[in-house]
Amino acid sequence: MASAARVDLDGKPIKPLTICMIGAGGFIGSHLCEKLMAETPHKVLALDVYNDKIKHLLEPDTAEWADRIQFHRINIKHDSRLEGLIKMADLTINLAAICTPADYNTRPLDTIYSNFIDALPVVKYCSENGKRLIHFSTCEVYGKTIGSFLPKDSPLRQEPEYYVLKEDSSPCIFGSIEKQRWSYACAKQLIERLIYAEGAENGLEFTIVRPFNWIGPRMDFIPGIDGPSEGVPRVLACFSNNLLRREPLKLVDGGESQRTFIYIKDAIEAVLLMICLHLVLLAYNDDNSSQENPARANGHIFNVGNPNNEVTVRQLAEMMTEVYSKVSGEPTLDVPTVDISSKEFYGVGYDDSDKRIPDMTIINRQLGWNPKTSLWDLLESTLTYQHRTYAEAIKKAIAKPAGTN
Ligand SMILES: NC(=O)c1ccc[n+]([C@@H]2O[C@H](COP(=O)([O-])OP(=O)(O)OC[C@H]3O[C@@H](n4cnc5c(N)ncnc54)[C@H](O)[C@@H]3O)[C@@H](O)[C@H]2O)c1
Ligand SMILES: O=C(O)[C@H]1O[C@H](OP(=O)(O)OP(=O)(O)OC[C@H]2O[C@@H](n3ccc(=O)[nH]c3=O)[C@H](O)[C@@H]2O)[C@H](O)[C@@H](O)[C@@H]1O
Repeated sequence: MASAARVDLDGKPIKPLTICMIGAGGFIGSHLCEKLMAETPHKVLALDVYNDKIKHLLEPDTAEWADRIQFHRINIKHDSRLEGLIKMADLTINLAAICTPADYNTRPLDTIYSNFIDALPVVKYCSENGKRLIHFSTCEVYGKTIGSFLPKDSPLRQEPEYYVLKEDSSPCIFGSIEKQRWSYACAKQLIERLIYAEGAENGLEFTIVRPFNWIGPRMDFIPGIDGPSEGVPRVLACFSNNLLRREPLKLVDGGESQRTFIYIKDAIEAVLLMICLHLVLLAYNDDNSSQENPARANGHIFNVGNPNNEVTVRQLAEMMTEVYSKVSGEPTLDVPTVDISSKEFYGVGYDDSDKRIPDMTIINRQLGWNPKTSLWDLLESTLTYQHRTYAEAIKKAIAKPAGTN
């Protein structure tokens, strides 16, 4: 990969931005910080309650970027330093949220507060201080597809207009209030509407990102190793945990739901384009036709996903089983998967998105971005990481008699 040229199209140095990144210690934040440090001149004020996933960037303080990243241990629910940090920055990126399905119906209040109430001051401070905001929403705001309401054998289900999700025209279809799964999507939708309204009425410069199942190293945690034993992370970490422990992978309600998975590193390229289109074009192309232009991202909502990587959850389980066997050298189990009801796995109130195919027209037109990595390739590099990082720790944990530390 070419290293980034830190000059603009006229050969002048690019003005380094100061970025206030809230939730920088999470999965996406850690990859975005890594990319910004390695390939741009920008500075990051990294805000989070945890920093384990970015420790490698903060230490040692002799690292080449040591003066460009600063960690602030802040809970944005109650910390008066937030406004000052947003004021110090040119751009705020808000990633902070509770975003794990196991939490949506077991901790619906925390979920709604985290995704709506706690984001309100961030939007307000950006708007009042004339600062640009990139806010992370979710593909879950689309909810269920229109096609899912058609009879199972309806030929219309095959028509893209009944399932492809478009930022500017698809409706947002959630289940009933008892299906608390949708509390997350609903809170995210309302904060999107508020940001959009701040743009329309008060001139807030914003970009909204709707990630479609970004996966890769450092996503969530492995229960009992670097997270709670009873915790339920997102599907990549659930299945990785099962594979590492040589247990069957659990298919919720038969694993019929469909998802499109994108490699985190592809998705981070898209975010970098939103931050500063110019820099990335210089790094990757010889094409000098495009101009530096955060304006190409301003006022837009972007789907960021890989429509070519669609599988059912059952197919994902089968592929992960095969890939893990290849990278670990261990044979697959005779019975690699087991079905489980959503009630047993997540509790009452669970519901699911049936299918998530992102329409790519807007991001293509505005940023010229496309995902690159196939599902097999991204699983191979991610499961190699999981095996290298966790296999020994799991062996030790399994070898210990129960109740010992
Ligand atoms: N990973 C995906 O594919 C995906 C998909 C859709 C949406 N998103 C959205 O992207 C964002 C980041 O997702 P992620 O996968 O990196 O999740 P993550 O849980 O790994 O990261 C979120 C980070 O925010 C921090 N945080 C939460 N509340 C905070 C608070 N009150 N104060 C300070 N820090 C706080 C957490 O400690 C965590 O480090 C979220 O808004 C999520 O809804 C992610
Ligand atoms: O990543 C995203 O784009 C969004 O989707 C996720 O929602 P979901 O895809 O349902 O979450 P996963 O936990 O990754 O589950 C995917 C599918 O696998 C199933 N699953 C999960 C875990 C498991 O062990 N077995 C299993 O069959 C779930 O029921 C679901 O159908 C989360 O809501 C968010 O992080 C995010 O907004």
